[in-house]
Amino acid sequence: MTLTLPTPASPLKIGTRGSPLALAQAHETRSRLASAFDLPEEAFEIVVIKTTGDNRALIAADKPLKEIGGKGLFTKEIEEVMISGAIDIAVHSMKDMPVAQPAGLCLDCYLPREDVRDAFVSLKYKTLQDLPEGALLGSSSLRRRAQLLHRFPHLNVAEFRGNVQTRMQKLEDGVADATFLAMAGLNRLGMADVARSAIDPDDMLPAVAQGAIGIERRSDDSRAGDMLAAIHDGETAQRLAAERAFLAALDGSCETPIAGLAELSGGTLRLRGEVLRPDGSEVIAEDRSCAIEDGAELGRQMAKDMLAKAGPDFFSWR
Ligand SMILES: NCc1[nH]cc(CCC(=O)O)c1CC(=O)O
Repeated sequence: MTLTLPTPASPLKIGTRGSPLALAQAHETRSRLASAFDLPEEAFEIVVIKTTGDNRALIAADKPLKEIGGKGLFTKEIEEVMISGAIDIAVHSMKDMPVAQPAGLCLDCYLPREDVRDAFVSLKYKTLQDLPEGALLGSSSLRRRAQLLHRFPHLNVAEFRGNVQTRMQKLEDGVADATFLAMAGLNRLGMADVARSAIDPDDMLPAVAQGAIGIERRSDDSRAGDMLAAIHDGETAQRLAAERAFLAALDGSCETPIAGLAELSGGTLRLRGEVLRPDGSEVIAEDRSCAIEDGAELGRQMAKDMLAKAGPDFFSWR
């Protein structure tokens, strides 16, 4: 079998959103592909796709994301462009990806995972533990809000979105005393210094798939499949198999505060998961381990047991 490699005259088209983080992720994908096949960067074209999700998020900057479309908002249109053939692969933050892909597309390539932790960002305080009673936290993430309210019922939380610069400006303007971002995004943007500290997963369990980049393609595109296989990271895939099976079995959407993290050590996979009420009044948490290859089954079973433990009333906010 021979692989027809892309050339500068007929480049492989990499689709991405236009945000600084999305662009950084697309560039990382391009340089990994170029070095894996010893090709010039020009053999890969980065195609920026402006989604209505981006427009709506910009217009309704102070609204929770779920009100303007929720998970899948940013990925659906990119997927349509890929099905049409105008791009060959699409680079995604796995945290924002729905658990199932549309017919005709597949997701079987993950880049090595970045730091999974959340970043504590503040001009006034160094760590989460330093926050005084009554501090005002800015976050639009249902998960982070619920986790914070659960741990610190005396804190106040306000909606808070925008890019890193916007958020830093809001902190300077005193809109909030602290905010939270993913360490992975800051690291990939070369802005790690924005984080005053990284929050241990014991104190704030990250979102499912946080820090992971996935690359989607058309299922019947074997050239893209062969190319992506060369940059695929198996350990990230094993961790995400467990986390995403857990999320899928919880029927997780961005309207349900859910956290989940799988870690590998030796031949063992440890999966921690959390489901919260949005107001932080209740949390159900589990911490289990299994053989690595059984991670997806563990995720499904753990979700089932947590749903049973929660009972129907727990989810009545939906
Ligand atoms: N929901 C937005 C989003 N999707 C992925 C990241 C960061 C990078 C990652 O987790 O891979 C972010 C921003 C954030 O939470 O700070």
